[in-house]
Formats: sequence, structure tokens, C-alpha cells
Amino acid sequence: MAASDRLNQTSNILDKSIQKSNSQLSLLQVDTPFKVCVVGSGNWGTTIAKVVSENTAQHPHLFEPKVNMWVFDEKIEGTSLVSIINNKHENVKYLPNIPLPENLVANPDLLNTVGDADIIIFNIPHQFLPKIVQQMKGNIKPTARAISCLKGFEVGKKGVQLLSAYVEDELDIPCGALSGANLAPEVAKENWSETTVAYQLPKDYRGDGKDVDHRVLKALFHRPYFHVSVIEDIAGISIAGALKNVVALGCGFVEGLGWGNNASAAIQRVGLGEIIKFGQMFFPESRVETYYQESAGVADLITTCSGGRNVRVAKHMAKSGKSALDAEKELLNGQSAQGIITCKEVHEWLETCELLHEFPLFEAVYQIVYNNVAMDKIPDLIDELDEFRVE
Ligand SMILES: NC(=O)c1ccc[n+]([C@@H]2O[C@H](COP(=O)([O-])OP(=O)(O)OC[C@H]3O[C@@H](n4cnc5c(N)ncnc54)[C@H](O)[C@@H]3O)[C@@H](O)[C@H]2O)c1
Ligand SMILES: O=P(O)(O)OC[C@H](O)CO
Repeated sequence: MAASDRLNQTSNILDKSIQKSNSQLSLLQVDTPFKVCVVGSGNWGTTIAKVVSENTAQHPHLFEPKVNMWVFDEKIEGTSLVSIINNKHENVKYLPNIPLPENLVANPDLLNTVGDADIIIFNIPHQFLPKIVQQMKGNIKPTARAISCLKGFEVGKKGVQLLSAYVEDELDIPCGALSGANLAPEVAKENWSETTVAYQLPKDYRGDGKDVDHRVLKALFHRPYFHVSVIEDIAGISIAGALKNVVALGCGFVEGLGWGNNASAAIQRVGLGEIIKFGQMFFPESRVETYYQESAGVADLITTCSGGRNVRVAKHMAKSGKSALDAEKELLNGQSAQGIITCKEVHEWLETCELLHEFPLFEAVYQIVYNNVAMDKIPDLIDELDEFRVE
């Protein structure tokens, strides 16, 4: 077959698959279209807001087209970021050079953004979550449903908590999660990638067509360039998403030291073992299969360790001798590398449980970031306690 025929055949297959998925969506009906909002407008917040706004515009029988995005407003050369986004349809600070849909509306008023929403998508660096959730208490629809796109944990009086569980407890609404191998700039440019959404129907599920279910979530997040698998394992995808950021810091250290790909692969091997162990130990409801079957597992570990912000910040620390916070500030223009906070949260939790020795890589990353332990000690720190090695 000639190359042009093969190309035509591929394009026909793609067209048919898009037609099939559109016709499945037109069969999906809801009583009243859901109103969607996004809390957060950083690099990933704005990207996900773009994704869902494209879908709400395309499926008005399922969703109200307008999507409100809460913006923690700031001045950019004297002009408010909110007004720049709404006039220029671009988030010039956190997602420059990406045109945003006109039905995506930036809103600086948190309560006005979330007050009438049926689906609330959380997408902010997780250190800001408690303050935001406190403000939202009593100011949302009791029937609202939430999805957390955050990667991290909440460590407090209740021990180590998934962020989705924290939202559920604080706001008394069901909350699922979205996590995957998703570097925001690539998704924003509409380069193909996959993601995983996890959601469990709540006890007070109001019925098909009346409430959010897996099909509604697929319709909300799936795009031709962003393929969504919807599962129930909220814990599995959230643990993998949070902890791969700590592993990525470890990869950045060895890469910054100039040790190359083998060293980075070794860190990822040990890291994956510790991620799975952490899940089994503290969240036994998480499924080991999720780590290798879903985008939110190994695939996210690989992409983050290849080109994410955490690995870049750690490399910069290794090369410049700067602290984690200084490196983050210098490289990321207001964005966050969540591994810096997550390794501290993990350390505090494991210390409370007297289990630091069970997670040598996580602990080594913490000691390097917070106690100036030399990066080139990583192999010894890991080797001492690496339970996967045969003596
Ligand atoms: N960027 C990515 O590639 C990516 C991909 C997948 C998941 N994630 C996860 O998504 C979550 C959000 O990340 P992001 O990339 O959108 O954020 P970001 O790192 O771009 O952070 C910047 C955002 O933080 C906001 N902010 C700053 N100070 C604040 C304050 N005091 N209160 C509230 N907000 C404040 C800024 O306004 C801006 O919206 C994180 O948990 C991250 O790990 C990120
Ligand atoms: O850029 P990072 O390191 O925050 O990683 C981004 C995403 O979590 C990758 O899926």
C-alpha cells in the first residue's frame, strides 16, 4: 500500500473513532446541564480549564458552556491577570502563548466562582488548599461534586490524608481525582497524552441523568488529544501522583551531578518500590495494578522524571548549590515544585509512625532538601535499606 493510502486509512480510522465517541456522547442525556468551575489558574489549572471549556462548549446538552475559573489575582505590569485573561484569552503568566476558549471566564471572587457550580474542579498547589476550602465551607451547593487534580497529601490531626478525602471531609461533598502523565505545557499544546480520572459514586447518588457518573466525567475531560480512562481507585492514582514528585527530585539530583540515565533509572526503580509500599501500608484500598495499568502510575513517574518541574529544580540545585526554594523561585516564575513540600509531609508522617527506615529514598530526598545532606550520598543512603536487593 502506498504511503498516501496508509495515511488516508489512518485518518479514516481516527475520524470514525471521533464520530463514534461523539455519537456515544449524544446518546448520553442529563436532566439539567451541569455547571462546571475550576478553582486555580496556574500552569495545570489553566490547562485543565481549557480542556473542560472545550468540552462544555461542545456538549451543551450535558454542561453549561460557560466555565468560571477562580484566579488568585495579581498584577502583571500594572494590569490585573484576571482582566488580561478575559480580554486577551491567554494566561500570560502561567500558560503563555496558549489561546484559551472564550467561554472560559477568569473570576477573582472565589465564592462567586464556586457558589452555583455542580462540578468543582480543584487545581491549585496543595499548600493553598486548606485556606481555600475553609472559605468555601457553607458556600457551595450541597449537591456539588468535586474532582481534585492536585498532587500531594494533607498531613494533620487525621494523619496522612488524600487531598480528595480532605475535600470530602471539609466540604461534605464527594470528591474524585484526576492524575496522569501530564506535563501541562504539552497538554496545553494539544500534544497527545493520556490521563486517569478516579471517582466513586456516592451513597446519595441521585441516579443516571441526574448526577455525575463515570460517563459524565469522561465527557467532561476527554479530548481527541487527551485520552481519559475512568476508574474507581482514587487512592492509587493520588498516591502515585503525590510521591512521584519526591522521586523526581532524587532523579534531578543525580542528573545534576552528571551521573546520567542509569542513575536516574535506579532512582525511579527504588522510587516505584517505595510508592507501592507506601500505598499498601497506609492506603490498603489502593490497587497495585493501578501503578502499571494507568497513566497515573509508572507513566506519570517517567514523564515527571524526564521533564517535569521537580526534576528541573533538583538539577538546578545540584548544579548551582542553591537551596530548593531559591532554585524553585529562580526557575519557575511563581509556579511550584510540589515535591519540596511533599517530601517534608512524608517525612513528618513516617517519623510519627517510626517508619523512616522503610523508605530510604524518600528520606534521603528530605535530608538533602532540608538538612543539606550531600547529594552524592544518595546511593549509600538507599543501599543500606533497599529491601528489593538480594544480599
Ligand atoms: N503543571 C503541571 O504540569 C502539572 C501537571 C499535573 C498536575 N499538576 C498538579 O496540579 C496542581 C496545580 O499546579 P499548577 O501547575 O496549576 O500550579 P502552579 O505551580 O502553576 O502554581 C501557580 C498558581 O498558584 C497560585 N497561587 C500563588 N499564591 C497563591 C495563594 N497564596 N493562594 C492561592 N493560590 C496561589 C497562582 O495564582 C497560580 O495560579 C499541583 O498539585 C500540581 O502538582 C501540575
Ligand atoms: O512538572 P511537575 O514536576 O510538577 O510534574 C507535572 C505533572 O505532575 C506530570 O504529570
